[in-house]
Amino acid sequence: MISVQHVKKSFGKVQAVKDISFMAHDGQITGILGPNGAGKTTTLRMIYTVLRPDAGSVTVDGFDAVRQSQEVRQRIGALTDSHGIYPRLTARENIRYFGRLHGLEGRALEERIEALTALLDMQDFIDRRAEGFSSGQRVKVCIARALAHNPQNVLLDEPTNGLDVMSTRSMREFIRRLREEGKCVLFSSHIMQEVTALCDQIVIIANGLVTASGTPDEIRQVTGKENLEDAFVAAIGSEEGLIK
Ligand SMILES: Nc1ncnc2c1ncn2[C@@H]1O[C@H](COP(=O)(O)OP(=O)(O)OP(=O)(O)O)[C@@H](O)[C@H]1O
Repeated sequence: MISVQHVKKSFGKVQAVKDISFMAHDGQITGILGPNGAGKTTTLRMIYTVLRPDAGSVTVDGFDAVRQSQEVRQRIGALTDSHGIYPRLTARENIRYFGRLHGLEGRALEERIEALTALLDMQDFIDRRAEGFSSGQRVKVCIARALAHNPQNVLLDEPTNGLDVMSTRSMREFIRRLREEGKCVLFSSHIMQEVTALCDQIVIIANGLVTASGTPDEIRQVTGKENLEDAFVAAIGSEEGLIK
């Protein structure tokens, strides 16, 4: 479970996050929707302990992201970008390397890699060198790497960015499977359809502030719009930066 309470973060004069609060629960998919520059990535980075909030607090399974960052990192798997895969290693070796960094080894690690290979449908390329992988294959390796330690909380920053239709579908399927496993899944997006299709809870942010949050029904009610995409546009106050 992730709790974000009144966090703020500035970079010089830019107030990236002005005041953001929300909860993301286990067994649910929570989506942060907002246009470019809304503060989504900055918020996720504070949860992942890469950035320290200027004010407010973040807790993950009850651990404080600033004072207990080690515990928090153990409980989170984060997909932030698809860079840094070692091209000379196979997909399996890349994942194994990260698993070892998290203290896994031997049979437990190999079984975990097998499970992730099945979960992410990577059988075809798990033993191929990563050099020349398609963007979808790279994203899968990065996710497997982030989840090697089987974290309870999963953060995905714009996970379908750059993926083709097939890969996008399998990514969505994968996110649903995480929910079935009882994980707390938090992902950011500026694609309205993606959020509509996947989320149990939606947090809409614009200009560093939460403008609406709740279940799809609650968001419809608060904004007075029947159609969820119209409700998003109403909550943000503009269509700019969103994708249908
Ligand atoms: N390290 C940084 N230094 C300076 N400004 C930053 C930094 N990180 C983010 N910002 C600024 O903070 C604001 C929020 O950025 P953030 O990346 O959180 O937005 P976002 O909602 O994730 O957008 P996108 O959808 O484009 O990724 C932007 O104006 C951005 O330029």
